[in-house]
Amino acid sequence: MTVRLGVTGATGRMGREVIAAAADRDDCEVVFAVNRDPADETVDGVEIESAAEFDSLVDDREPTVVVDFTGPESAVDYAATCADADVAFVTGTTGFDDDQREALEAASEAVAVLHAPNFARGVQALLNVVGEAVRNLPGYDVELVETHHNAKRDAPSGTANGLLEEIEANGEFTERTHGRVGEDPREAGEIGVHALRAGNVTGEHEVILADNHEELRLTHRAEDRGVFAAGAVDAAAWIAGQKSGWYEFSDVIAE
Ligand SMILES: NC(=O)C1=CN([C@@H]2O[C@H](COP(=O)(O)OP(=O)(O)OC[C@H]3O[C@@H](n4cnc5c(N)ncnc54)[C@H](OP(=O)(O)O)[C@@H]3O)[C@@H](O)[C@H]2O)C=CC1
Ligand SMILES: O=C(O)C1=N[C@H](C(=O)O)C[C@H](O)C1
Repeated sequence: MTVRLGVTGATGRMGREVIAAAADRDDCEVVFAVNRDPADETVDGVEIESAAEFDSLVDDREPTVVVDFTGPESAVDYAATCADADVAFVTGTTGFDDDQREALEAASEAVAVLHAPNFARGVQALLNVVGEAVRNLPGYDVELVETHHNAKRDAPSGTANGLLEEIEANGEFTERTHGRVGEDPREAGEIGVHALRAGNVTGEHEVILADNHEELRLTHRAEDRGVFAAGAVDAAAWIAGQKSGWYEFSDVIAE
């Protein structure tokens, strides 16, 4: 069965990669791709249409799944349209606030919705091992450093927030310290969180665990955005066969 994909944010850094990743597979076809202000553009031969036409494109082209890399507000709107139209929704967008996250989850009552702040398989492995490292090293200082390109809007990254949840679920921590400034020394129980923005860095996440005698560094570095796009299209192909509900990238990898 060919999975019919709708792509949002199609001329963005990730949208372009999603169209390219879909073209690399013979089981996926992009049936429409939209962006906010398209200017007679094509990406890999796919015509970019106006996001204002999204609802009618969903009705007319009958996608199986919409793949979204835009911003939190638009992702929530697109998810609601998909829920009404019985179309599965995969989003890699990050930076949702609590209400937006709730709205996304509400869509999953009607259709299959998958959200992953990071579609790299290496980051899934990092999420799996970081909790074990924290459990094995109680009392060690934990610091998290993430680095991204200078156009990224949200900080810390969605991936960093996921790593922080894993760290906190596996150890005794009192607070997250974002950046570090002033005279006060580090206190036990803090998790230091540092978001760096520079140039065109694709995405790096490092968790440092240290006591006074040793340190462990767990680092993931994405070399190019194709790795995220390939994971997102894998997720789209996978979710096409799922019933309504909330899914994560770990569900895709588990099969
Ligand atoms: N899960 C993962 O593996 C990854 C997630 N991301 C996340 O994906 C998202 C997009 O990243 P990236 O591609 O780098 O960003 P870009 O800014 O390059 O692309 C986003 C695209 O979405 C459009 N867009 C943004 N906001 C809206 C809106 N409110 N309504 C309609 N269209 C909108 C933009 O249009 P316009 O050009 O008009 O602004 C742009 O074309 C971010 O949240 C990022 O953190 C990124 C990489 C990997
Ligand atoms: O905006 C990006 O570029 C990325 N965002 C994701 C995040 O917020 O974690 C994933 C990746 O690191 C790239």
